[in-house]
Amino acid sequence: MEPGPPSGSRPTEQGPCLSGLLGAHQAAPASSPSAAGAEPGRCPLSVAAVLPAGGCGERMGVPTPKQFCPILERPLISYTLQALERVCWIKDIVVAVTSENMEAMNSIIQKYQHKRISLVEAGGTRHRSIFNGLKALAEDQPDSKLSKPEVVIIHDAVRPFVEEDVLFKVVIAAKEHGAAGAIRPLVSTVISPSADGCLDHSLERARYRASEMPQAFLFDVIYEAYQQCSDYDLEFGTECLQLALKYCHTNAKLVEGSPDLWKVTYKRDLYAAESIIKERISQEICVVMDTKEGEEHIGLLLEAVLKCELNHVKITSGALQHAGSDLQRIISEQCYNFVCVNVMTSDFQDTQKLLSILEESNLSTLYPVVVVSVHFLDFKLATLGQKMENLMWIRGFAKEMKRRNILLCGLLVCYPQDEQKLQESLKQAAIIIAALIKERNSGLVGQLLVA
Ligand SMILES: Nc1ccn([C@@H]2O[C@H](COP(=O)(O)OP(=O)(O)OP(=O)(O)O)[C@@H](O)[C@H]2O)c(=O)n1
Ligand SMILES: O=C(CO)[C@H](O)[C@H](O)COP(=O)(O)O
Repeated sequence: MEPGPPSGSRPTEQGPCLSGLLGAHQAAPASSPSAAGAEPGRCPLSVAAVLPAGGCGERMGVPTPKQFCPILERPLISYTLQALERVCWIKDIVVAVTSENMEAMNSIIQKYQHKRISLVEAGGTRHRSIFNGLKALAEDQPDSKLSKPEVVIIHDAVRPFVEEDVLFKVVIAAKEHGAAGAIRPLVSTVISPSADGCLDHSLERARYRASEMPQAFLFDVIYEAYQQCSDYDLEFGTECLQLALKYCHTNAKLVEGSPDLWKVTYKRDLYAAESIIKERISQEICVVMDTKEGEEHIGLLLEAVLKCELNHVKITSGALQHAGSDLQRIISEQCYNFVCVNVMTSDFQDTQKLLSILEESNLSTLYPVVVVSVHFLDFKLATLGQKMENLMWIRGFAKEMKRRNILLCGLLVCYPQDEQKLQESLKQAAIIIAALIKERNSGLVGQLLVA
């Protein structure tokens, strides 16, 4: 009997006893960055990336290839490009797309201001697309503006949540071992069916890993492997690490990746990706208020209730009066949610001022920005006409803002004299604000909600 945990055991995050259970060449924790004498942000190698993006996404079951499917109205591939281009030590990103999608890809690059991207034509299979990307980086290419990197990262265009940390780890491991790839514990057990559709045998789950992306290679190793490999490999192969092993005798180092590295494959993966993105951009709210009212400012009370209701969210406040420093810093730190407090007033001056600052900042280029314009009113004193006036104004203005990817909603908060009732309406306001930010539902744009 083979060693290892019982076959029904759950794989753990870290992948237990990998080095003990697998062949010595197969797996061990990747070299720590410090051992390699480098750390993220200061990668001592010349590194480029190849992104295969020429598939048709058959398993997704929609006419649009999945890399172009919108998530919060932005194509999936743009998120992956953003994840790679924010890593400053990746000097070139070569994307393989089919000729019919070349124009669409160029528009995406332009619209979302992606940098360091070169396009090549995709092949009929993933391996052929990757090979085309590598050829563009090889030094024997005439008229190429690209130069051969020491290490090349290969990453699927449909894995948008890749972090600098894992990219760095595979690059450093590839420098040392010639090849490296991210792995994850298996979710299901792998079984082998017999020809008559019955179970032939099952593999011991804890001894195997799912091979994910990113992977990295010494450029010369992977280019050599692709040049040598057979048509059968190019047509049916699914594993670049295997090509490096088969044709260059390079045993890849395996690096534990994060759960978010999975490949968007089915429709449900698009929903999962959208939820992850929404969650990530909802982690900070900025409450914008003027500074006129001093310590009793109702905006500060709302901020306190929001902090209490949303205890995992970072809540900051910015003063509109000094729209220079505070607010600019919050925007530059990429806060995508703003609550603008208009005290006892039915006009939108402060909100308008905030919106023009946001428009100028281009913050909404990559993600929709939520702005909730809050108006405190004593409902006994305010007339219906006054409220309707607000409603009409915000609808028209929100439509305009929507074109700039800014989702504007209005929120009327009852401001009674009674302290307890005030707390109740503040709490209700916080619940509505949280829902607007979490859901980012463009169908609610321009609505005036009441707390
Ligand atoms: N001829 C191909 C096929 C696939 N890919 C890319 O390889 C990555 C991973 O492949 P996969 O998930 O299989 O994508 P599709 O082939 O598009 O999906 P499906 O297998 O469901 O058709 C994707 O970014 C895909 O666009 C590619 O560049 N060229
Ligand atoms: O799984 C992989 C790693 O080895 C690759 O990411 C690849 O996506 C698999 O190929 P495909 O799903 O296109 O057949």
